[in-house]
Amino acid sequence: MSEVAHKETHGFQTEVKQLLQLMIHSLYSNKEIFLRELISNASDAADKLRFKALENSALFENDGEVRVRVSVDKEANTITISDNGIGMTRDDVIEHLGTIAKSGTKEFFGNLTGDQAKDSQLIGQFGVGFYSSFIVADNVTVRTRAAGLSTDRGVQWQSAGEGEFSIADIEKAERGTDVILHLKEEEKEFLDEWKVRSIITRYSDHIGIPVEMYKEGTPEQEVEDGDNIPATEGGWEAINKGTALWTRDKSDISDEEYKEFYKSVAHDFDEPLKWVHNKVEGKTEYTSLLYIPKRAPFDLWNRDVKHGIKLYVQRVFIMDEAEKFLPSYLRFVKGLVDSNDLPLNVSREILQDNKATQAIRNGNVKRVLQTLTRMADNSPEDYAIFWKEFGNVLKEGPAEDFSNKEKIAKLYRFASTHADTAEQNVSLDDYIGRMKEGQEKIYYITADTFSAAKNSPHLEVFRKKGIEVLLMSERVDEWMMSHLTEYSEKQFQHVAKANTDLSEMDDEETKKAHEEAEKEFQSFVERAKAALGDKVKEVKVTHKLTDSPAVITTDEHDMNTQMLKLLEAAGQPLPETKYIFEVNPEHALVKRVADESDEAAFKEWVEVLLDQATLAERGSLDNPADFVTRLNKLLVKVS
Ligand SMILES: Nc1ncnc2c1ncn2[C@@H]1O[C@H](COP(=O)(O)OP(=O)(O)OP(=O)(O)O)[C@@H](O)[C@H]1O
Repeated sequence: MSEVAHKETHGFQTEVKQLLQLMIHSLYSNKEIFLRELISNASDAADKLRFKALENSALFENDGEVRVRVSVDKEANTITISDNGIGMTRDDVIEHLGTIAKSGTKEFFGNLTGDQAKDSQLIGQFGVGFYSSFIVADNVTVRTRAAGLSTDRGVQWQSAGEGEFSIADIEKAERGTDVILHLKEEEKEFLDEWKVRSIITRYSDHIGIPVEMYKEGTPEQEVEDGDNIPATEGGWEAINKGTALWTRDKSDISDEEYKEFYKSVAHDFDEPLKWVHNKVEGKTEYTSLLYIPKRAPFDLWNRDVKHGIKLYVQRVFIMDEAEKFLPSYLRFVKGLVDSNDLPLNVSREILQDNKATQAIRNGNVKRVLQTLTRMADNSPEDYAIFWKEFGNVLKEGPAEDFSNKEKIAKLYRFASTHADTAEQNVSLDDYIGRMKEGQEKIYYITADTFSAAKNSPHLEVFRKKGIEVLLMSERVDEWMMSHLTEYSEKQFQHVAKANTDLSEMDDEETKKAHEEAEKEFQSFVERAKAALGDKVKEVKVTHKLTDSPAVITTDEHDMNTQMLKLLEAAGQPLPETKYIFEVNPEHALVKRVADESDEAAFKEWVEVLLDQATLAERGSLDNPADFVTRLNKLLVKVS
């Protein structure tokens, strides 16, 4: 061991300890991924060095050939992954190899149940990176020196992965990072060069820099006819192609290679659902390689986290999470863009109002939407997986990307009264295909839960007439629908709006019967208005109900209940909204109340009917105790 100085011991951040625990248990059957993770970190470090060297070529320290080397030492029982990339300073090491910098990590670990089988599902949502070393190692040493610093500014980090790590200053001649894994007794298979070589070939063929292993020299060999095979010298030999995958021709890239590349770009364990690789020529020249993952990362909904793709300019890595190349409603997409038209010194600010950025972004959106549409048409099973994971993100689309509204809505899937199950598999095109003769609108309902939507009294007339209604119960639905007024030239109509009127579909006889009932109930309506005063906006007779005595609805231009609830939950000031009270003249209870001649008793009954309808609509009352007292009083009377 070399001289160390200024040695300190630090404790890992709690989340690192939790991650280590979780990882060692859940990734055991997938343990060789540590090689992929460490090689992709090394390749990222080389990318970062090249980028920084654009401004300061001295960082190359007269050696611009970046590479990763992997070696095993059978005696010492170690495998070493060594790069000559950007390296780390002492502060970098403490920050990156002692904590997890991702925001939302605490909440993520807060979700662990302690049940190993369940928790191990969660690890897939969380790229494990460097810490995956501890799946196979009982001791890890990192020796690193940041490019451009003097050789005595090296740093050594060491840990057994059990709660703490030590850090010390060392002398390191070469810039870059060596990660030395001391293998656990049962992991000695990783000392076998052939095994390591075959894993690396699989994991890193697409990596843009050489990944090398040492090849021993051979002595001269005698052959019978005297034509001897000359001796070879030992040396480092690249075992991958070393060309960045996206620069290669599509026809030369196998599905396996695309998948492996995805895993190292996205730090995901799973394969992607689909990908789309394009070289665009013409006005704006760029290559994009975009992937649709199978699983949402844990921080998909975290607003503080930048979600984006990698940006390369002329094959030089420029930045991670470049968010300007895709709109936020497609933030689940992973991958990269390599542009020939952006300057190498491009910054996030320059990207903001850049024509090339805009053209690339539009192209990316087009391609992702096309890919999803094809997936929906050709691989419905994959699409169902996609929809379950990312459907709610896509629902932000109409608000963010007005011009693609129709294409985005085509991708939506809902539950509906057609199957009456919670499964979201009805497309708007399916719905339109089943519309009844004379039906002009697409009907939907929004509610807190699927069962509240499915059992809403507003659906009674639709069920009676056999008209399908989309059942929406995701939080984002109400907001999405406020930006989606029509699809395929058909208007959307919320069934809880007072203007939902299916009377045009009634035959003459029914229309006449309804008119008569309305006349007959005219005095009920007047009395109820007087009894309820300004508690309601209006009282009217409805023919929309079969089983319920009454419902409350809102005016076409007023906010409906779900929107009001959303605002309330967000702590926003609520506009004053009064409901329209609609009563069912066919219902026995309503008929009974209509016959009540005592005005005071009539008022009690009407108030109970209104509270019941409010309860069915909102799930709560402003004054529930009042309702209960009133109801009990009436029950005593009738019993
Ligand atoms: N070989 C290396 N050279 C330089 N820096 C490195 C190296 N390996 C890791 N790092 C630094 O440590 C950080 C943490 O690495 P780690 O692998 O845990 O996470 P990550 O690569 O950022 O993300 P992910 O968790 O998605 O893998 C990196 O972001 C990088 O800054």
